[in-house]
Amino acid sequence: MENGAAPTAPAVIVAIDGPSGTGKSSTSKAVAAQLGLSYLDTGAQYRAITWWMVTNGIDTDDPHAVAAAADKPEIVSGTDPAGPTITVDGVDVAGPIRTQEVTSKVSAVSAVPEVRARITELQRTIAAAAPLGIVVEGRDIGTTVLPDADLKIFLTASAEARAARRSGELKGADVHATREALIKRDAADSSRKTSPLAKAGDAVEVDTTALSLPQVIECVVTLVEEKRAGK
Ligand SMILES: Nc1ncnc2c1ncn2[C@@H]1O[C@H](COP(=O)(O)OP(=O)(O)OP(=O)(O)O)[C@@H](O)[C@H]1O
Ligand SMILES: Nc1ccn([C@H]2C[C@H](O)[C@@H](COP(=O)(O)O)O2)c(=O)n1
Repeated sequence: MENGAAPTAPAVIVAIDGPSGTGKSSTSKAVAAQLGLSYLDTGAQYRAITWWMVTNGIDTDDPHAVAAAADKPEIVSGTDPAGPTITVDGVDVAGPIRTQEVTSKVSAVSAVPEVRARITELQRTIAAAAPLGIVVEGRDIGTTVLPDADLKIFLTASAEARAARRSGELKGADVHATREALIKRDAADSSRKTSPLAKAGDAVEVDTTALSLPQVIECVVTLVEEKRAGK
């Protein structure tokens, strides 16, 4: 380099999609931290808008009511993988968006086209502003939000493995009930008309059923490094 500065790698955009409990958040956060990239949890954004609808008395089973309110809340995502944040109208909602009530209503809210248009625009703005690049995780990142991502990963795992992981998180949760709830949410997310959960044609599928979390992280880091090296 003429000025003696070290060459900087161009920003890299990584899209990680897959059904619930496949390890998207854990993997994306760790990969972003390891590679010095930003991190965006798009599920948290859909949960945040759902939380706002519930808190403001909007009937989440009425798509017209949800559509009419879709542009009202201001959702802000912090993208540091060491401490991602999410606020709605300035209120920290990181805890409230994980309640059972929000989880049971988020698929209906996120199926409304006006909600998807609003949140997709927000996601693209955040990704474009990430100085060194970003790992964005969700359901439709590789297919719709960032179809030109440098690398697309689609994580999968058996319903049994996913339910066991989730039940481990929710102390005392019934594995069978957790499995049924995961399957129901995946079916709703996969069958909606607008931007369903789907694997992009050019995504690399990684089945995490028999892999530990560190093994999945290593696999994805390697894929990003290979992509950067032009392999
Ligand atoms: N390969 C793995 N082996 C064992 N446990 C894992 C693995 N990957 C993730 N986990 C654990 O499974 C749980 C769910 O992981 P995570 O939240 O990352 O999944 P997710 O795909 O983001 O789920 P959701 O879409 O529902 O938010 C966490 O407790 C996480 O530590
Ligand atoms: N890109 C995305 C991300 C998430 N959603 C919806 C569907 C999920 O059931 C819900 C919660 O996501 P999670 O926190 O479990 O990752 O949000 C979506 O439609 N598109």
